[in-house]
Amino acid sequence: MQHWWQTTVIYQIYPRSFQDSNGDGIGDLQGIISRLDYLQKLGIGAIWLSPVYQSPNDDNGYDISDYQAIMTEFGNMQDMDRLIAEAKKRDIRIVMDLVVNHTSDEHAWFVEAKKGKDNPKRDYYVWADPVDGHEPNALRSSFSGSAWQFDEASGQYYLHLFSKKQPDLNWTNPELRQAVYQMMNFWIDKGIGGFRMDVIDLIGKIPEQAITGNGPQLHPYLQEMNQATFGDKDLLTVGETWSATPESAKLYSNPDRHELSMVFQFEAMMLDQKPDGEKWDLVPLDVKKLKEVFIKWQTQLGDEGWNSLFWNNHDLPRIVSRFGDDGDLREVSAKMFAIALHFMKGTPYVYQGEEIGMTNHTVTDLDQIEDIESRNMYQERLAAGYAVDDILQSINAKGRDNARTPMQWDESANAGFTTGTPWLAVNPNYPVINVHDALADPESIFYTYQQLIAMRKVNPIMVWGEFSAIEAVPDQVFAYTRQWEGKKWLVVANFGKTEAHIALPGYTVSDVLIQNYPDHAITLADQTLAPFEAFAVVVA
Ligand SMILES: OC[C@H]1O[C@H](OC[C@H]2O[C@H](OC[C@H]3O[C@H](O)[C@H](O)[C@@H](O)[C@@H]3O)[C@H](O)[C@@H](O)[C@@H]2O)[C@H](O)[C@@H](O)[C@@H]1O
Repeated sequence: MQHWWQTTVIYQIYPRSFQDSNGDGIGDLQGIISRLDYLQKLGIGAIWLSPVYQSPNDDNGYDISDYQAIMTEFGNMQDMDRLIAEAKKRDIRIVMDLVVNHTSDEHAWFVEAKKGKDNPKRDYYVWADPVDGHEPNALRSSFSGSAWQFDEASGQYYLHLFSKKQPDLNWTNPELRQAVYQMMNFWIDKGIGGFRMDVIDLIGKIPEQAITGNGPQLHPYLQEMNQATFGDKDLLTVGETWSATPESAKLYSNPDRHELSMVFQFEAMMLDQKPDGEKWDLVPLDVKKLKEVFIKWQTQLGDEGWNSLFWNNHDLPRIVSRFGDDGDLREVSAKMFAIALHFMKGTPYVYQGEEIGMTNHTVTDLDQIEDIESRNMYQERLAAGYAVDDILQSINAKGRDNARTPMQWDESANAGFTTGTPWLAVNPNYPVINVHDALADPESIFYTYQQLIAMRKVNPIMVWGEFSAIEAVPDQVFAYTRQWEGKKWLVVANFGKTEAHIALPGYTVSDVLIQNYPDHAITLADQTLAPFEAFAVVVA
């Protein structure tokens, strides 16, 4: 069976930074509605909306205090209904972010749970007695420090794999699971297009045994969820799974198993961190390894799963700054990343601003950092004796604020994002990098994305074609073919900032589909690729 989410491209909106409509410096739902025509022009088929639910914003909405209410700064439920309806008019579905590994500590469930060991909601969360007067074990939070927080009143610890204001839900409790499914059905009934499931690989955790990802009950829970909610509907469901391997991805996304449509896996995104370190411990990207990861995922899922394809999201640094060039070669490198990714098999995701080549934003002081993950790490590493410059270097390379600076719409004050004071500083390069200028320039990165998105809709080879890697190319060059019903397309992408030489005499070019150096002749048999050059051609 074919699904709509296999032939389209998804656009991620981080609402806080997309478009403010009321001058409070925070993006909102009315702001998103006002930009739907722009997204329609880009051609995307769905929006993955980062959380818009009621939240005290310890983690910018990933700490939810009410799943069935809208965050006050973003608007109200009427605005949300209007967003769903207005998007639908433009053939765009809304995919909600489902954060059910944890809630906010201000969620009514946790407020009840904290009241005492006998409270009916106590078991919705994970509690444990101290061991020798200390934390139950050495589990660490992704946001630094212990994952256990002591609750004076009851003398027990509760688990928080993220901030201490994000207590983990206890999925072994069947009543909790039913409450989650009920909430999901509330949103499904509103006509949404699906769910992006936050750190869903953690819901089967067994904290007493220090098991977090891939617990034994994970897949039974997802099958139960599928049956109780979206199973009989054609919705997009994508799980965020840092721990996924091709083998486990098949467990999630094999249609026969009735779990999810696909997962986000992060193997490529971990290549610039030390294997035994944290994300902050940097190593240069080895393009050969990046290619190996792509090839592995493209070839190993087969018909037993479906890939998601992405370079960016709200947790990751901007790709042009990370693996490309955000100086003179920004435009060609941004287009190269787009071409290399969109011809692979799977569903591509575009993160807001990627389509105009937005870049990382450098900070020089803790005061300029909003993100809880970076702020906590800063304090932890400072206390451990790291030099401030080293900490800032890690944050500038990998911190999440890089991708969260406001969307750059035009060259007016605050990039047209707000008439007020933006909650996070706008990247000062907005007079040069903005949507207004991109739309006015037929050669801009925007039109590369628009063309790629349009091509996917009318070329089944891009969706279903068999992927084969071409090995006989230099390490810095990624080359592959797609084949479908007698047609063959060949894609070449130079990931290097330097020239590279390819010799592929076995292929004859019959048509050029797209290229980021429009004046370059494509010969294949004997060709020097310019820095970050990429193209896709029809070959015989
Ligand atoms: O709701 C809480 C957050 O949930 C999502 O993101 C999860 C975090 O993913 C990464 O951290 C996980 C680590 O996974 C592996 O151990 C890797 O080896 C490490 O490098 C990773 O750090 C990100 O680093 C975090 O920033 C994410 O929080 C949401 O997408 C987040 O926005 C939520 O904050």
